[in-house]
Amino acid sequence: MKIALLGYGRMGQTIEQIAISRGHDIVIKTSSNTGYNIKEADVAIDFSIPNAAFNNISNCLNNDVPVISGTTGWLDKYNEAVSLCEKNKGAFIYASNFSLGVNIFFELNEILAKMMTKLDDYKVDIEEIHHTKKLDAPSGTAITLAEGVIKNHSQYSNWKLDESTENILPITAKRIPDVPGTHIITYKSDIDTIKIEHEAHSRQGFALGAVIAAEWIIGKTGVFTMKDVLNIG
Ligand SMILES: NC(=O)C1=CN([C@@H]2O[C@H](COP(=O)(O)OP(=O)(O)OC[C@H]3O[C@@H](n4cnc5c(N)ncnc54)[C@H](O)[C@@H]3O)[C@@H](O)[C@H]2O)C=CC1
Ligand SMILES: O=C(O)C1=N[C@H](C(=O)O)C[C@H](O)C1
Repeated sequence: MKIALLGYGRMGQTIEQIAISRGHDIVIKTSSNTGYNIKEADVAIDFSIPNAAFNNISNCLNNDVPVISGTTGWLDKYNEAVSLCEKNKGAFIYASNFSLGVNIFFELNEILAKMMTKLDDYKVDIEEIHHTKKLDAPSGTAITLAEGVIKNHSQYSNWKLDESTENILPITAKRIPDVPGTHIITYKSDIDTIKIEHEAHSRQGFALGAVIAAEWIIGKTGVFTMKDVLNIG
């Protein structure tokens, strides 16, 4: 498979190693939105920056190249990307987190929220910890987790960063050098605390998931999620 890497930073470089080890060719690797012909690739993988992701995705969809995006912090334009994909009969996957472990954790989070929904004594909060180079806060993964709680728990209707009121689920974001990504969901009452936690040990899991998604999407048409790729939940 001929892969275009749109964004050649920490993730782009990790994806390159894994893609090559699985027998793929990297035909484009770029940290810019110009100077390449996307049509040379069978599939594109975008791990860039919040301001660039939508343009990168649109360029792929306008040129019939299936696209996987893991960039976070651009989701105000997600629905526009979905419409463009549908209009062009293209193929597109966005995931806030491509690792198998986090996708299992997403499912656990929803099951736990369902179990806790009637238990008013417990208050929920989400904490995410990432390296100091991260541009966005809260993390895309923390937002997906918050949406998973809100969907399944009657007390919460929205989430906010560093703010907690009656129906608002608080997220806190910490930045510590070299942390690849940790997410903790806590249910706390006066009597006890229940916590579930996912800690990434490196970027390998994110990168492997993105390459698996790129392999999976070839020949398909539509807007998909990692749930479709991994067939879990
Ligand atoms: N969904 C997931 O599983 C994961 C998502 N991420 C997200 O992926 C993104 C990238 O993360 P990192 O690689 O750690 O960041 P990074 O900062 O190391 O790499 C981003 C690269 O994009 C480049 N870039 C800037 N403008 C561009 C453009 N117009 N087109 C293409 N590239 C451009 C930058 O120069 C930089 O080299 C972030 O949004 C991060 O939150 C990170 C890890 C896992
Ligand atoms: O920027 C990162 O590094 C990560 N970003 C993603 C996010 O915002 O959730 C996924 C992962 O936690 C690493």
